[in-house]
Amino acid sequence: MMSVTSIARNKVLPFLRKSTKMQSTASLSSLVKLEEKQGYAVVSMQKTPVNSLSLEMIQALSQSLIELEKNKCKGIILTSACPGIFSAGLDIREMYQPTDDRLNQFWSSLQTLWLQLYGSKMATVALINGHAPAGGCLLAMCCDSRIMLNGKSKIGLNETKLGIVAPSWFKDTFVNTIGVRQSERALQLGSLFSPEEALKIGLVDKLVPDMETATAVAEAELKEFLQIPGMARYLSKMKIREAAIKDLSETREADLNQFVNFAKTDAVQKGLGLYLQSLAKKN
Ligand SMILES: CCCC/C=C/CC(=O)SCCNC(=O)CCNC(=O)[C@H](O)C(C)(C)COP(=O)(O)OP(=O)(O)OC[C@H]1O[C@@H](n2cnc3c(N)ncnc32)[C@H](O)[C@@H]1OP(=O)(O)O
Repeated sequence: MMSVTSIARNKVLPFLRKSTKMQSTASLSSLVKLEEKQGYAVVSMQKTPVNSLSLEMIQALSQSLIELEKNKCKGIILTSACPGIFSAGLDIREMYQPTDDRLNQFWSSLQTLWLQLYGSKMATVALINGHAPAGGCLLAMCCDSRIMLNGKSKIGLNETKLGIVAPSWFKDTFVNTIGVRQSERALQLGSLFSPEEALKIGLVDKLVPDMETATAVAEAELKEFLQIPGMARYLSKMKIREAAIKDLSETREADLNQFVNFAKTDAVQKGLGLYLQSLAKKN
Protein backbone atom coordinates (compact mmCIF):
# COMPACT_ATOMS: atom_id res chain seq x y z
CA MET A 1 0.00 0.00 0.00
CA MET A 2 1.63 3.18 -1.14
CA SER A 3 1.08 6.80 -1.79
CA VAL A 4 1.44 8.27 -5.26
CA THR A 5 4.83 9.68 -4.38
CA SER A 6 6.21 6.63 -2.68
CA ILE A 7 5.18 4.45 -5.59
CA ALA A 8 7.11 6.67 -7.96
CA ARG A 9 10.16 6.69 -5.73
CA ASN A 10 10.26 2.95 -5.23
CA LYS A 11 9.26 2.13 -8.81
CA VAL A 12 7.08 -0.73 -7.64
CA LEU A 13 4.05 -0.80 -9.89
CA PRO A 14 4.77 -2.06 -13.41
CA PHE A 15 2.36 0.46 -14.90
CA LEU A 16 4.05 3.29 -13.00
CA ARG A 17 7.62 2.47 -13.99
CA LYS A 18 7.91 5.12 -16.65
CA SER A 19 6.81 7.64 -14.08
CA THR A 20 8.36 11.02 -14.76
CA LYS A 21 7.57 14.34 -13.14
CA MET A 22 4.91 14.41 -10.49
CA GLN A 23 3.58 16.76 -7.94
CA SER A 24 5.64 15.35 -5.16
CA THR A 25 4.54 17.39 -2.18
CA ALA A 26 3.98 15.37 0.95
CA SER A 27 0.49 16.81 1.30
CA LEU A 28 -0.67 15.28 -1.98
CA SER A 29 0.98 11.93 -1.37
CA SER A 30 -0.78 11.24 1.90
CA LEU A 31 -4.26 11.69 0.48
CA VAL A 32 -4.55 8.90 -2.07
CA LYS A 33 -3.25 5.37 -1.74
CA LEU A 34 -2.58 3.19 -4.78
CA GLU A 35 -2.46 -0.58 -4.58
CA GLU A 36 -1.23 -2.82 -7.33
CA LYS A 37 -3.42 -5.70 -8.40
CA GLN A 38 -3.16 -7.93 -11.44
CA GLY A 39 -3.44 -5.48 -14.33
CA TYR A 40 -5.31 -2.79 -12.47
CA ALA A 41 -5.06 -0.53 -9.43
CA VAL A 42 -7.13 0.18 -6.37
CA VAL A 43 -7.26 3.93 -5.73
CA SER A 44 -8.24 4.63 -2.14
CA MET A 45 -9.08 8.07 -0.88
CA GLN A 46 -7.65 8.48 2.61
CA LYS A 47 -8.25 12.06 3.67
CA THR A 48 -9.62 11.58 7.17
CA PRO A 49 -12.19 11.92 8.50
CA VAL A 50 -14.57 12.16 5.51
CA ASN A 51 -12.55 12.44 2.25
CA SER A 52 -13.79 15.97 1.69
CA LEU A 53 -12.61 17.16 -1.71
CA SER A 54 -10.24 20.00 -0.88
CA LEU A 55 -7.99 21.51 -3.55
CA GLU A 56 -5.15 19.22 -2.49
CA MET A 57 -7.40 16.13 -2.48
CA ILE A 58 -8.72 16.94 -5.95
CA GLN A 59 -5.19 17.45 -7.24
CA ALA A 60 -3.99 14.23 -5.63
CA LEU A 61 -6.76 12.28 -7.37
CA SER A 62 -5.96 14.01 -10.65
CA GLN A 63 -2.28 13.26 -10.29
CA SER A 64 -3.03 9.60 -9.57
CA LEU A 65 -5.10 9.32 -12.74
CA ILE A 66 -2.44 11.03 -14.84
CA GLU A 67 0.24 8.64 -13.62
CA LEU A 68 -1.95 5.56 -13.98
CA GLU A 69 -3.00 6.43 -17.55
CA LYS A 70 0.53 7.42 -18.51
CA ASN A 71 1.75 4.04 -17.35
CA LYS A 72 -0.88 2.08 -19.23
CA CYS A 73 -2.97 0.99 -16.28
CA LYS A 74 -6.11 -0.54 -17.76
CA GLY A 75 -8.54 -0.18 -14.91
CA ILE A 76 -9.16 1.14 -11.43
CA ILE A 77 -11.38 0.54 -8.46
CA LEU A 78 -12.02 3.89 -6.77
CA THR A 79 -12.83 3.51 -3.10
CA SER A 80 -12.25 4.94 0.36
CA ALA A 81 -10.04 4.09 3.29
CA CYS A 82 -12.21 6.18 5.64
CA PRO A 83 -14.65 3.97 7.52
CA GLY A 84 -18.30 4.60 6.63
CA ILE A 85 -17.55 7.39 4.14
CA PHE A 86 -16.84 7.21 0.42
CA SER A 87 -16.52 11.00 0.16
CA ALA A 88 -18.40 13.88 1.83
CA GLY A 89 -18.19 15.80 -1.44
CA LEU A 90 -16.57 19.15 -2.00
CA ASP A 91 -14.80 20.55 1.00
CA ILE A 92 -17.25 23.23 2.08
CA ARG A 93 -14.44 25.18 3.74
CA GLU A 94 -12.95 25.75 0.27
CA MET A 95 -16.08 27.64 -0.72
CA TYR A 96 -16.70 29.47 2.56
CA GLN A 97 -14.98 32.87 2.83
CA PRO A 98 -12.39 31.89 0.20
CA THR A 99 -9.64 33.93 -1.41
CA ASP A 100 -10.24 34.53 -5.12
CA ASP A 101 -7.08 32.75 -6.12
CA ARG A 102 -7.76 29.60 -4.12
CA LEU A 103 -11.42 29.47 -5.19
CA ASN A 104 -10.36 29.70 -8.85
CA GLN A 105 -7.77 26.97 -8.44
CA PHE A 106 -10.22 24.80 -6.53
CA TRP A 107 -12.94 24.91 -9.19
CA SER A 108 -10.57 24.66 -12.12
CA SER A 109 -8.95 21.57 -10.55
CA LEU A 110 -12.37 20.02 -10.03
CA GLN A 111 -13.23 20.61 -13.70
CA THR A 112 -9.98 18.91 -14.68
CA LEU A 113 -10.62 15.92 -12.43
CA TRP A 114 -14.13 15.48 -13.82
CA LEU A 115 -12.88 15.68 -17.42
CA GLN A 116 -10.19 13.10 -16.64
CA LEU A 117 -12.32 10.61 -14.76
CA TYR A 118 -15.54 10.92 -16.77
CA GLY A 119 -13.55 10.62 -20.00
CA SER A 120 -11.02 8.07 -18.82
CA LYS A 121 -9.82 5.37 -21.19
CA MET A 122 -9.44 3.12 -18.17
CA ALA A 123 -12.29 0.93 -17.01
CA THR A 124 -13.44 2.43 -13.73
CA VAL A 125 -15.45 0.89 -10.92
CA ALA A 126 -16.53 2.85 -7.84
CA LEU A 127 -16.67 0.79 -4.69
CA ILE A 128 -18.89 3.05 -2.60
CA ASN A 129 -18.19 1.89 0.92
CA GLY A 130 -20.02 4.67 2.73
CA HIS A 131 -21.76 8.03 2.38
CA ALA A 132 -21.44 9.72 -1.02
CA PRO A 133 -23.25 13.08 -1.01
CA ALA A 134 -22.84 15.72 -3.75
CA GLY A 135 -19.25 15.72 -5.03
CA GLY A 136 -18.86 12.19 -3.59
CA CYS A 137 -21.78 11.03 -5.71
CA LEU A 138 -20.28 12.87 -8.70
CA LEU A 139 -17.00 10.98 -8.36
CA ALA A 140 -18.86 7.68 -8.22
CA MET A 141 -21.00 8.60 -11.24
CA CYS A 142 -17.86 9.33 -13.27
CA CYS A 143 -17.03 5.63 -13.02
CA ASP A 144 -18.33 2.97 -15.41
CA SER A 145 -19.93 0.93 -12.67
CA ARG A 146 -20.96 1.49 -9.06
CA ILE A 147 -20.96 -1.15 -6.34
CA MET A 148 -22.39 0.10 -3.04
CA LEU A 149 -22.10 -1.35 0.41
CA ASN A 150 -25.61 -1.91 1.74
CA GLY A 151 -26.46 -0.25 5.04
CA LYS A 152 -27.13 3.21 6.40
CA SER A 153 -25.08 5.25 3.94
CA LYS A 154 -26.68 7.74 1.57
CA ILE A 155 -25.83 8.81 -1.95
CA GLY A 156 -27.13 11.63 -4.13
CA LEU A 157 -26.77 15.25 -5.22
CA ASN A 158 -28.00 17.15 -2.17
CA GLU A 159 -26.75 20.61 -3.22
CA THR A 160 -30.13 22.36 -2.98
CA LYS A 161 -30.30 21.39 0.70
CA LEU A 162 -27.25 23.63 1.21
CA GLY A 163 -28.86 26.42 -0.81
CA ILE A 164 -26.48 25.85 -3.72
CA VAL A 165 -27.02 24.59 -7.24
CA ALA A 166 -25.31 21.63 -8.89
CA PRO A 167 -23.57 22.95 -12.04
CA SER A 168 -24.63 21.80 -15.50
CA TRP A 169 -21.95 19.14 -15.75
CA PHE A 170 -23.02 17.60 -12.42
CA LYS A 171 -26.56 17.59 -13.83
CA ASP A 172 -25.39 16.06 -17.14
CA THR A 173 -23.57 13.29 -15.30
CA PHE A 174 -26.69 12.65 -13.20
CA VAL A 175 -28.99 12.60 -16.25
CA ASN A 176 -26.65 10.24 -18.09
CA THR A 177 -26.75 7.94 -15.08
CA ILE A 178 -30.38 7.91 -13.91
CA GLY A 179 -32.32 9.67 -16.67
CA VAL A 180 -34.07 13.01 -17.03
CA ARG A 181 -37.16 12.58 -14.88
CA GLN A 182 -35.42 11.06 -11.87
CA SER A 183 -32.69 13.73 -12.11
CA GLU A 184 -35.16 16.60 -12.34
CA ARG A 185 -36.92 15.47 -9.19
CA ALA A 186 -33.84 14.45 -7.21
CA LEU A 187 -31.90 17.61 -8.11
CA GLN A 188 -34.69 19.88 -6.92
CA LEU A 189 -35.27 17.94 -3.73
CA GLY A 190 -31.57 17.42 -3.05
CA SER A 191 -32.43 13.77 -2.49
CA LEU A 192 -30.05 11.47 -0.71
CA PHE A 193 -30.86 7.84 -1.46
CA SER A 194 -30.39 4.71 0.62
CA PRO A 195 -28.45 1.95 -1.16
CA GLU A 196 -31.72 0.10 -1.93
CA GLU A 197 -33.29 3.24 -3.39
CA ALA A 198 -30.14 4.03 -5.34
CA LEU A 199 -30.20 0.54 -6.85
CA LYS A 200 -33.84 0.94 -7.79
CA ILE A 201 -33.26 4.15 -9.78
CA GLY A 202 -29.99 2.93 -11.33
CA LEU A 203 -27.74 5.29 -9.41
CA VAL A 204 -25.75 2.24 -8.34
CA ASP A 205 -25.47 -1.06 -10.19
CA LYS A 206 -25.01 -3.62 -7.43
CA LEU A 207 -25.30 -3.81 -3.64
CA VAL A 208 -23.04 -5.88 -1.44
CA PRO A 209 -23.60 -6.86 2.19
CA ASP A 210 -20.06 -6.51 3.54
CA MET A 211 -16.59 -5.33 2.59
CA GLU A 212 -15.19 -8.77 1.88
CA THR A 213 -17.92 -9.42 -0.66
CA ALA A 214 -17.62 -5.83 -1.90
CA THR A 215 -13.99 -6.21 -2.88
CA ALA A 216 -14.62 -9.50 -4.68
CA VAL A 217 -17.66 -8.11 -6.52
CA ALA A 218 -15.84 -4.92 -7.52
CA GLU A 219 -12.91 -6.95 -8.85
CA ALA A 220 -15.21 -9.26 -10.81
CA GLU A 221 -17.06 -6.24 -12.20
CA LEU A 222 -13.83 -4.54 -13.30
CA LYS A 223 -12.62 -7.76 -14.93
CA GLU A 224 -15.86 -7.99 -16.91
CA PHE A 225 -15.21 -4.50 -18.31
CA LEU A 226 -11.56 -5.32 -18.97
CA GLN A 227 -12.47 -8.39 -21.01
CA ILE A 228 -14.02 -6.17 -23.68
CA PRO A 229 -11.60 -4.84 -26.34
CA GLY A 230 -10.41 -1.55 -24.79
CA MET A 231 -10.94 0.80 -27.75
CA ALA A 232 -14.48 -0.50 -28.47
CA ARG A 233 -15.41 -0.17 -24.80
CA TYR A 234 -13.97 3.34 -24.49
CA LEU A 235 -15.56 4.66 -27.69
CA SER A 236 -18.92 3.22 -26.66
CA LYS A 237 -18.66 4.98 -23.29
CA MET A 238 -17.79 8.20 -25.10
CA LYS A 239 -20.94 7.98 -27.23
CA ILE A 240 -22.89 8.56 -24.02
CA ARG A 241 -20.49 11.02 -22.37
CA GLU A 242 -18.88 13.04 -25.17
CA ALA A 243 -21.56 15.75 -25.39
CA ALA A 244 -21.22 16.63 -21.71
CA ILE A 245 -17.43 16.47 -21.89
CA LYS A 246 -17.33 18.67 -25.00
CA ASP A 247 -19.70 21.12 -23.36
CA LEU A 248 -17.54 21.67 -20.29
CA SER A 249 -14.29 21.61 -22.31
CA GLU A 250 -15.61 24.47 -24.42
CA THR A 251 -17.07 26.51 -21.56
CA ARG A 252 -14.57 26.06 -18.73
CA GLU A 253 -13.87 29.74 -18.29
CA ALA A 254 -17.56 30.70 -18.26
CA ASP A 255 -18.35 27.86 -15.87
CA LEU A 256 -15.53 28.99 -13.58
CA ASN A 257 -16.76 32.60 -13.57
CA GLN A 258 -20.31 31.48 -12.94
CA PHE A 259 -19.22 29.31 -10.00
CA VAL A 260 -16.99 31.97 -8.47
CA ASN A 261 -19.63 34.68 -8.75
CA PHE A 262 -22.34 32.40 -7.36
CA ALA A 263 -20.22 31.06 -4.50
CA LYS A 264 -19.31 34.55 -3.37
CA THR A 265 -22.89 35.86 -3.15
CA ASP A 266 -24.06 36.77 0.35
CA ALA A 267 -26.86 34.22 0.22
CA VAL A 268 -24.52 31.34 -0.62
CA GLN A 269 -21.90 32.43 1.94
CA LYS A 270 -24.57 32.65 4.62
CA GLY A 271 -25.97 29.23 3.70
CA LEU A 272 -22.54 27.58 3.71
CA GLY A 273 -21.68 29.17 7.05
CA LEU A 274 -24.86 27.85 8.63
CA TYR A 275 -24.30 24.41 7.12
CA LEU A 276 -20.76 24.25 8.51
CA GLN A 277 -22.11 25.27 11.90
CA SER A 278 -24.75 22.54 11.76
CA LEU A 279 -22.07 19.94 10.95
CA ALA A 280 -19.92 21.18 13.84
CA LYS A 281 -22.89 21.19 16.28
CA LYS A 282 -23.46 17.50 15.59
CA ASN A 283 -20.19 16.80 17.33
C1 LIG B 1 -21.60 26.87 -5.17
C2 LIG B 1 -21.88 25.76 -6.14
C3 LIG B 1 -21.17 24.49 -5.80
C4 LIG B 1 -21.94 23.32 -6.17
C5 LIG B 1 -21.34 22.01 -5.81
C6 LIG B 1 -21.30 21.46 -4.58
C7 LIG B 1 -20.97 20.06 -4.39
C8 LIG B 1 -20.65 19.59 -3.00
O1 LIG B 1 -20.04 18.55 -2.90
S1 LIG B 1 -21.12 20.50 -1.64
C9 LIG B 1 -20.74 19.47 -0.26
C10 LIG B 1 -21.89 18.63 0.11
N1 LIG B 1 -21.57 17.70 1.16
C11 LIG B 1 -22.40 17.44 2.16
O2 LIG B 1 -23.47 17.97 2.26
C12 LIG B 1 -21.92 16.45 3.18
C13 LIG B 1 -21.76 17.07 4.53
N2 LIG B 1 -21.33 16.09 5.49
C14 LIG B 1 -22.14 15.16 6.02
O3 LIG B 1 -23.31 15.05 5.72
C15 LIG B 1 -21.54 14.24 7.04
O4 LIG B 1 -20.33 14.79 7.46
C16 LIG B 1 -21.26 12.81 6.51
C17 LIG B 1 -22.60 12.09 6.34
C18 LIG B 1 -20.50 12.80 5.21
C19 LIG B 1 -20.43 12.04 7.55
O5 LIG B 1 -21.06 12.11 8.79
P1 LIG B 1 -20.24 11.74 10.12
O6 LIG B 1 -21.21 11.83 11.26
O7 LIG B 1 -19.49 10.49 9.94
O8 LIG B 1 -19.12 12.88 10.23
P2 LIG B 1 -19.32 14.39 10.70
O9 LIG B 1 -19.18 14.43 12.17
O10 LIG B 1 -20.54 14.98 10.13
O11 LIG B 1 -18.08 15.09 10.01
C20 LIG B 1 -16.75 14.91 10.49
C21 LIG B 1 -15.98 16.19 10.26
O12 LIG B 1 -15.91 16.42 8.85
C22 LIG B 1 -16.44 17.71 8.54
N3 LIG B 1 -17.10 17.65 7.23
C23 LIG B 1 -18.07 16.82 6.84
N4 LIG B 1 -18.40 17.03 5.57
C24 LIG B 1 -17.62 18.04 5.13
C25 LIG B 1 -17.49 18.71 3.88
N5 LIG B 1 -18.22 18.38 2.80
N6 LIG B 1 -16.59 19.69 3.79
C26 LIG B 1 -15.82 20.03 4.84
N7 LIG B 1 -15.89 19.43 6.04
C27 LIG B 1 -16.79 18.45 6.19
C28 LIG B 1 -17.42 18.01 9.67
O13 LIG B 1 -17.64 19.37 9.78
C29 LIG B 1 -16.66 17.42 10.85
O14 LIG B 1 -15.67 18.34 11.19
P3 LIG B 1 -15.24 18.54 12.72
O15 LIG B 1 -14.73 17.21 13.17
O16 LIG B 1 -14.21 19.60 12.67
O17 LIG B 1 -16.49 18.97 13.46
